[in-house]
Amino acid sequence: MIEIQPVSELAATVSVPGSKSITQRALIAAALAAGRSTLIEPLVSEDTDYSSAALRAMGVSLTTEPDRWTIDGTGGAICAPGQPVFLGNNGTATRFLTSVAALAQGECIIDGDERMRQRPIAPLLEALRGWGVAVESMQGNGCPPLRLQANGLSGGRTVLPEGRSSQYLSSLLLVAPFAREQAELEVQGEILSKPYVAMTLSVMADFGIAVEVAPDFSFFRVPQGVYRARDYRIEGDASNASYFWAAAAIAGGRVTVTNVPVLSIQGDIMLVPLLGRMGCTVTQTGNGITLERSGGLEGVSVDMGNMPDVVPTLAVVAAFAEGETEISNIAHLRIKECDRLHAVVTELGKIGVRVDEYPDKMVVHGRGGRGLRGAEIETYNDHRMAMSMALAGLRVPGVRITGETCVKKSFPDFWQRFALLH
Ligand SMILES: O=C(O)C1=C[C@@H](OP(=O)(O)O)[C@@H](O)[C@H](O)C1
Ligand SMILES: C=C(OP(=O)(O)O)C(=O)O
Repeated sequence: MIEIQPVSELAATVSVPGSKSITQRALIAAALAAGRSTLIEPLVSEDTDYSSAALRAMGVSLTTEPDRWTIDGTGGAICAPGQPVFLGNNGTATRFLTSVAALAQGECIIDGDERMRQRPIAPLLEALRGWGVAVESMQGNGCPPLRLQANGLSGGRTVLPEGRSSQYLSSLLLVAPFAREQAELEVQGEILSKPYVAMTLSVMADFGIAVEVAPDFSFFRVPQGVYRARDYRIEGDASNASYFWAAAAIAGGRVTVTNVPVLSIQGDIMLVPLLGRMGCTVTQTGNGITLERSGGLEGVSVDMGNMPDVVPTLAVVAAFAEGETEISNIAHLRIKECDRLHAVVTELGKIGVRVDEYPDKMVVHGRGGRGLRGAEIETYNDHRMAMSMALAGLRVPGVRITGETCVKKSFPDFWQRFALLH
């Protein structure tokens, strides 16, 4: 357990580790490319360790130095792993590597931890079947573990049924160039977390595959081909930078994050203007993006369907604003590392914040941070619960974070960097 010490008038400059989402996409593109790629400043964490180990088990050669990974691409010739591939609670890798495994020949089992075994994947399996892949949920509940009798992708047209994760769509796109016939993908229903799909297309283009796409993302045509190996620099993680910008919003003063570009391909960068709307000042200099707060904060009403991972960050900031903050279109938070919508409502409640919970939204009743109290916070083995709830402790004495090692999923040295704020 960690007790957070209050602080005020911050004046800090920090950097954050590489983007989890970009690292995992670039790793797959490099693994499927022809030739040698180097990833510069990738994220080194539990999730990317799972991804790397799984790709090695599928025949990819990967050597790691702290700030640089070298990958000898397979050109799409993926081997069936001899043993079940275990991916912990890494949703991104579980969804993406299921499709990568489909490129092999033979049986593959994909599995995860207890929580991952509750996180759905059925829409992806159905779309893969449309490309001729024999794959089943072994418990018949539409979740891992999965068994594939892999034999490559036939290609042609398939349909992705409506689901609550954009990762299904990104997964299909990443492997589509390797189909035996040009692949087309029709997408049903509303696409949540859309910027992650745009990020997938961006990384694919960077590795030489340009996808034809309908403006509303309802249809994709993917050219056949092999990714082009290259050196690739990974941006700092915008979701993990959110805790440092939010720290300035909550404690006052200013915080600069040096390594997330303004023109980031990560949708979570949009949290910065949102904090601006609540009353912070945003400046961009050669040294990074600075967020500063000197006056009060005001509640906002916002659809966060496109930036689910920074909902807990914003909800904690909202507790220190005056008035209501309504965060809508977030039903997909219920299938993350924990039921994150319910978890945020429950844990903010423990420190005295009233939050109303609805099936797909929450309303935080901010009182400028007045009347809040310290409490022992449960984190449900969810890194984002730990990092966001710690922010409350910057203003409220006695906030204690239990299970704090869960940050290793995406940000192993979070607590050391967080301590730099003091
Ligand atoms: O594609 C990605 O890298 C991710 C997509 C998002 O998930 P959903 O599409 O399931 O919302 C996000 O929550 C996750 O942390 C990373
Ligand atoms: C939802 C997340 O990750 P994943 O889906 O990859 O487990 C996250 O990092 O917040």
